[in-house]
Order: sequence, then C-alpha cells, then structure tokens
Amino acid sequence: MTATTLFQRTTGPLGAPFLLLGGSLGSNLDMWRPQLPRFGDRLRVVRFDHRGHGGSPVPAGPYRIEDLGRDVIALLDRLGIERTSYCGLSLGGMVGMWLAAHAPERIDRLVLICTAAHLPPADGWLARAEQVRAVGMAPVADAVLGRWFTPRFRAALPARVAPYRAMIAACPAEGYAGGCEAIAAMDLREDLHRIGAPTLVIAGADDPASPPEHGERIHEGIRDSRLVVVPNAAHLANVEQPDTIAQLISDHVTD
Ligand SMILES: O=C(O)CC1=CCC(=O)O1
Repeated sequence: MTATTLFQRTTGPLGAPFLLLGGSLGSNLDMWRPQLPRFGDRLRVVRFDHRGHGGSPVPAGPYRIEDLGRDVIALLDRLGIERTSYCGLSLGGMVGMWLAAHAPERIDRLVLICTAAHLPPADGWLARAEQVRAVGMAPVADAVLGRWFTPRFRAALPARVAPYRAMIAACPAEGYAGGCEAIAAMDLREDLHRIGAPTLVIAGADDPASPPEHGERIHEGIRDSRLVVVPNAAHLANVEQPDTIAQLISDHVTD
C-alpha cells in the first residue's frame, strides 16, 4: 500500500536530537502542546498527524498499524531523518512499537505512553468504527473525553479540557474509524521481544482506556525497558501531568 504524506510540524533548535511525537486516536498534533515549552531547546521535535487525523490526508479505512508505521518511515525519509527517538501515546505508542520492531535502524530511544500491544475486544472497536461512520464524531466526543481525563481534572479545569473536546469532534469520522479498525486488528505481543531500543513505558494510574496492566505487559516483553506509573492521570497523561511527562520523556531521550 502507498504511504500517506503526513502533516507535521517541526520545532526546536537545528542540531538538537530529534524526537518524533505520535498521538492518540482522535487527536491531532496539538495534543502535545503542553510538552513543547517544557522541552525548552533540548530537542528538535517533529509532531505529526496519523493518516485520517488532523491535517493529514484521509484515505478510506480500514487501516493497519503497519500502514501507520510505514507512513512514519516515509515521513522520516521526506525530512531526511536517518534515526530518531520516538514517543507515542496510545495509537501513537502502537505505531512506535511497530517501528522499533520492524525498522530498528531508524529508532534510537522509545517512549510508550498509555498504550497497549493488544487491546481486545475487537468487536468493540469495530462497533465504534461503525458508529462514527454512521453518526459522525460529535456524539462520541463526551465518551472519549471521559477516558482521556479524570473526573477531577474535567471538573476543576474545564477551560483546559474544552479544546480537546473540539479536537475529537473535528477528527474526520473515516480517519477515526480507520484507526479503530487498526486497533481491532492489532496484536504486537510477538513484536515486543524484537525491540532493542532503550524504552520507557509510562502508564496513567487512572487510565480506563489502557490501564497500567498493559504497560506492565509491554515492560515485561521489551528487554531494555523501564515502567513508570504516573498518579492522577487518565489516558492523555501528557495533558493532565504535563511537567512529569515532559521531564520523563526528555530525561529518557537525552540521557
Ligand atoms: O478509547 C479511547 O478513546 C482511547 C484510546 C484507545 C486507543 C487510543 O489511541 O485512544
């Protein structure tokens, strides 16, 4: 299958180590805004939108994790990046595991946040894909927000949450559905032992979408890995705990 030309934004000083950031299902590259000022000038950051998300083209689904991974390899080729560290959250983390297992020469250090190597039941993902194709994104936005943020965060900081609701509602339904189908078909468990990149696995203690047990399984499967469970964080742990997550990423990739 032909790779999709991904939308990206690159920031940070020329010559600093590269870090690619891949986001969650239903997000766009603005989900990483809380991290950018916190990285300071230590990293040259490339944020990208998965196919079907944000500013990237929206090919018809279903997608596979491999398709999303090959899109990222094409992006690296286009930007002239031979080797980079990679950090992905949720769907972005699934792509990161695929990349580190199948294109190890391109990946230096790996950070996997609130993600899973296998996330059944497939039927649930396929039903969600069917639902958004039928009714669009707006009706599912509140349910997604309920997994992205803890009730306490949503109640205390509605102005911080509102842009994320808009982000979900703006995601193309076909792109979201294709992403659901990629997760339904995904099983990266046998890939974990092939990953040699030093890996930091981060789980949100209160993540209902990919609870910490999934992070533990990834940590058990990747030989050179470390697991950190971040308290008071649901699925978008980087938004709810921006300082902690930025520090963990930055320390791991610049160590
Ligand atoms: O269920 C959700 O909306 C959260 C999620 C699971 C995988 C992903 O990328 O986001």
